[in-house]
Amino acid sequence: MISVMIDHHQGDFHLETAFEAGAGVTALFGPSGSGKTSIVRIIAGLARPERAKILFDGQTWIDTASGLYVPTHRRRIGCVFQEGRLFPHLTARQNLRYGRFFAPKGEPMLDEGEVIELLGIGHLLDARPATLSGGEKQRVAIGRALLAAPRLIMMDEPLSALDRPRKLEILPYIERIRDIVRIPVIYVSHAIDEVARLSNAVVLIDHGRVVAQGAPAEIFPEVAGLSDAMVPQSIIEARLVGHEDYYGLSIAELGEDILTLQPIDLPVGTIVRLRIPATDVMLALNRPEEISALNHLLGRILTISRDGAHVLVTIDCAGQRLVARITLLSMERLGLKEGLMVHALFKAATVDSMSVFHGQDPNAGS
Ligand SMILES: Nc1ncnc2c1ncn2[C@@H]1O[C@H](COP(=O)(O)OP(=O)(O)OP(=O)(O)O)[C@@H](O)[C@H]1O
Repeated sequence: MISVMIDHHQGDFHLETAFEAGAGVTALFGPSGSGKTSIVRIIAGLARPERAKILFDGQTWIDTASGLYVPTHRRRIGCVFQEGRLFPHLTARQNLRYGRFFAPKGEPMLDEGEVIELLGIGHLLDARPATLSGGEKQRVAIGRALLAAPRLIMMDEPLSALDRPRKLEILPYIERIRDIVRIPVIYVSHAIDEVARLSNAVVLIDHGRVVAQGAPAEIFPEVAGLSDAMVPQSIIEARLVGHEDYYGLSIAELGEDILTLQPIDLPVGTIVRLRIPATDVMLALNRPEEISALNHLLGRILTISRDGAHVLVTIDCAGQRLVARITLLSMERLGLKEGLMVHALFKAATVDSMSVFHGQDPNAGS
């Protein structure tokens, strides 16, 4: 568990944050310039704050009140940045071993072979960074960080320099670190798809302050207004119940309802996390017939809030929150109000991010 309290000025910018991060992946998420990198630099010991108290597993790393400051190398943090920062004159293997050089003696360490296997980089070991793709470089950089026996991994926009196919290639490896290596990760990003997929906790940062923190399903419906680019999203967890080979679809259940999804290459019974942009959800008062959208969920309106010229309608669907962003005009025409039952519709194709839920299946064993 890391506990962070920072009060620091840089130029006109005031960083005033407090949050805690436990096991798994905690995302620091927020618009550009909100202060995410500044927080990472202070935690890592790369910048010295005016006032701060940072504790990791009960050990004080910084306490400006008592003048305590643990130097960077003694914090044992594995950092991965946007550009992997590999040494260009060393091979991938030598870069990996450079990480090991920093591992303190007597500490339990990950086995080099296991890390190579975990990250799928066995065939790259003799290559130099110049001949590796962006995604391959990042996998080596992650391996180097892991081999230094870190107690905490911090990743600052590790995928933002990569195109979408490279991103999709590397995400499963970060999931493996989360699920297999189980070192806590602080993950900085302003990409909602990455954060929705990877994180089990989100700290939402805006103008240097923590504006919300919690599970992705609580935070992502609330991002309206932070930046024009951020569309509120629903994060829903559902259980895979089948694969339909002929139509190339997967089927999941959410309460009494069935969801039809693009194919998910995971076994039946797996809990999957689905991300649905609020702009892709339509609402109807009656169950529509003869409509192409395959997914119809019946739910009760919890809240309606103004979002510029639009409204955000939050619906309780089998105990999970689904948000729809519709025009004020549509809301008035339908006479939507809190407590009303509505049908929420969305296409299979809009559900474009999914991953294994890494907590306990709430229904397991019951
Ligand atoms: N060394 C510095 N001196 C003065 N101001 C700085 C310094 N470094 C960053 N800033 C300012 O602090 C604010 C926060 O920057 P920071 O890089 O932490 O944001 P961020 O959320 O990581 O942004 P991005 O997602 O674009 O990387 C910005 O307004 C930035 O201009």
